[in-house]
Amino acid sequence: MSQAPFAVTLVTLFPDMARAVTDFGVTRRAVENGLLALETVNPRDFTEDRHRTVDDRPFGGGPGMVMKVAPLEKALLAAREGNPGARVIYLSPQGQPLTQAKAVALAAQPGLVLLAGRYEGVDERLLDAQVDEQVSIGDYVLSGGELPALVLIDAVSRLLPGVLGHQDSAEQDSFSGEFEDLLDCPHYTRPEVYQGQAVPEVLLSGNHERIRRWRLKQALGRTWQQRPDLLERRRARGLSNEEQQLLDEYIAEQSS
Ligand SMILES: Nc1nonc1C(=O)N1CCN(Cc2ccccn2)CC1
Repeated sequence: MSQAPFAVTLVTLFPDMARAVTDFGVTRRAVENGLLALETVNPRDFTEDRHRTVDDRPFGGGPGMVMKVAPLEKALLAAREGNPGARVIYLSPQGQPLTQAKAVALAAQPGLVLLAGRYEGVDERLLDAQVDEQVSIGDYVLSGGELPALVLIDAVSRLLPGVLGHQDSAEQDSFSGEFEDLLDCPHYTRPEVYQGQAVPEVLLSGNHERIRRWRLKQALGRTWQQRPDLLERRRARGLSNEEQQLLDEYIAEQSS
């Protein structure tokens, strides 16, 4: 029996941006297969003035504009009505970091309402009244919350049952399963030699155990080199004897 789609409602002044999810790739297939449903609600449709005003000058002065409470509140109530029980998230640099663990937690929710802010942000009273949590995709300032929302939707969608076929299995991703918290290993495909560079022979050996060990060694080594913070997280959970041995080998090879 097919399950109900995972419902996401994006509250945004630019609903056409949702096409980045609904019209391309894995997430497009998820929508077509009824695993993901993405609706948009535009606060401008809930304005009552001739100019369809959604922003206003900040109390206390200062640059830029702030998104008004009233249109947002009506838009969020409409979004929640169409997505009962959904968790309401505001994308913002003030939010908690989006990590794979957070994506896993969000994929387990009944649904999501994502509020994409523009301008200098949203009236704080709206956030206090309507938002469950704030999420940031990184410590940099963008022009709006739509791209962060689309990033979050992509990360969550890949975790929904049935979205990824075995070909593009999520298990081999850097942040899940045996490779959890590790950077990815190198990938190769035809031709076997490109500009004099040959594919590592182990990958042509057909020896799946050797291949698994090589990939794990590369993932551990690259994480050691590029993201020691992630390796520490993995170490805190304990490296297996095999993982420690592979990492030691990799480090020894780097200094030889
Ligand atoms: N980095 C990020 N990760 O999530 N969102 C972002 C991000 O840069 N933005 C741009 C500014 N928007 C409006 C805004 C401005 C100030 C305070 C609160 N909201 C929110 C979304």
